[in-house]
Amino acid sequence: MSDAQPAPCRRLTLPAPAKLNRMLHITGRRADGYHELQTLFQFLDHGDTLHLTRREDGEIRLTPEVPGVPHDQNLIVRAARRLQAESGCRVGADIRLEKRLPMGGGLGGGSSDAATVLLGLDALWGLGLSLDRLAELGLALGADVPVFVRGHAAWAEGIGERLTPVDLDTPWFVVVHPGIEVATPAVFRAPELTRHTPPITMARALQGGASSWRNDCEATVRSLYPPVAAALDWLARRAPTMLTGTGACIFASVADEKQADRLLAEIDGRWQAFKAHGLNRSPLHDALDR
Ligand SMILES: C[C@](O)(CO)[C@H](O)COP(=O)(O)OP(=O)(O)OC[C@H]1O[C@@H](n2ccc(N)nc2=O)[C@H](O)[C@@H]1O
Ligand SMILES: Nc1ncnc2c1ncn2[C@@H]1O[C@H](COP(=O)(O)OP(=O)(O)OP(=O)(O)O)[C@@H](O)[C@H]1O
Repeated sequence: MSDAQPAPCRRLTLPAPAKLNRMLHITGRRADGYHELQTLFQFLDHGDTLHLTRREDGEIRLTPEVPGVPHDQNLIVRAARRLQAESGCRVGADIRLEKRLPMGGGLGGGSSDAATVLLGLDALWGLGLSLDRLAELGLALGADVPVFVRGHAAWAEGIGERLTPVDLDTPWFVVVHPGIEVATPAVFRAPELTRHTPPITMARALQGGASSWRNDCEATVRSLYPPVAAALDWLARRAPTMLTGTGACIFASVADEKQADRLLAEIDGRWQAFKAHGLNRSPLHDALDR
């Protein structure tokens, strides 16, 4: 540890923000079946919260359990154990999760939780690993983890791991959950999925701006999941609307917070929905001053 390293602390409460895919193109398929993407990631000021407390006995304990995800398979526990293995650290942690993000929602909840654990435990255990090293560890847990580790809105290529930081417009959004869980593998398996959009440059994607952005998964998700199609149609009549990731969540960009409130009032419980502000810097990095 260098002299500049802050003293390890005992307890940390940290955000795990959601992400949106402001656009998403599928440009090919690798030999291992994974799809090559071009996407713009941006964070939201809405997400899960993690409470981390040091344990001197080396155990990793997550509460409460996430329904349908066995304790040891949770990305939170896997991230913590990977960090222990990588650093040789013998300290453990109690991790309490306040889950707000829907699972299978396209908001990257599990990936963001994992990134918060990597950065949070690095601080709690006083390890001082670089963001490069933590992003590399994160990539082994999921393709969306590195952008949450790096903490800046980004143009992403490959399966989402080749990242270039960008500053995007930061509107208010209304995010709607159409009430069903989308299985990401089912979307990527669909024969009719658009898989060969010609690659574009980052400069061209940014020049085109939000009005030119689309998500190549949308047509397939619409046909496999009619409730998503219904929510997209309803919301698009009121504001420019897109799918994030492979769904199920969709998001409308609105002019300001007042318009977000008006739209939420109109949704009036028809679906679960929330308003959030787009962020180019992750609130996790603000909290940790990284
Ligand atoms: C589409 C995005 O939401 C964009 O941000 C993410 O890349 C999806 O990431 P994710 O939900 O973490 O998905 P993973 O759990 O990594 O992948 C689930 C499955 O989807 C397929 N998959 C996923 C990502 C990708 N680039 N190509 C794929 O073909 C693979 O069959 C994989 O087994
Ligand atoms: N801490 C976690 N929170 C949520 N899901 C988790 C977690 N750990 C493991 N998982 C598993 O990961 C799957 C995907 O969850 P996640 O919330 O990241 O989906 P998503 O929002 O669709 O992500 P993406 O945008 O990356 O597709 C879940 O269905 C669950 O089985």
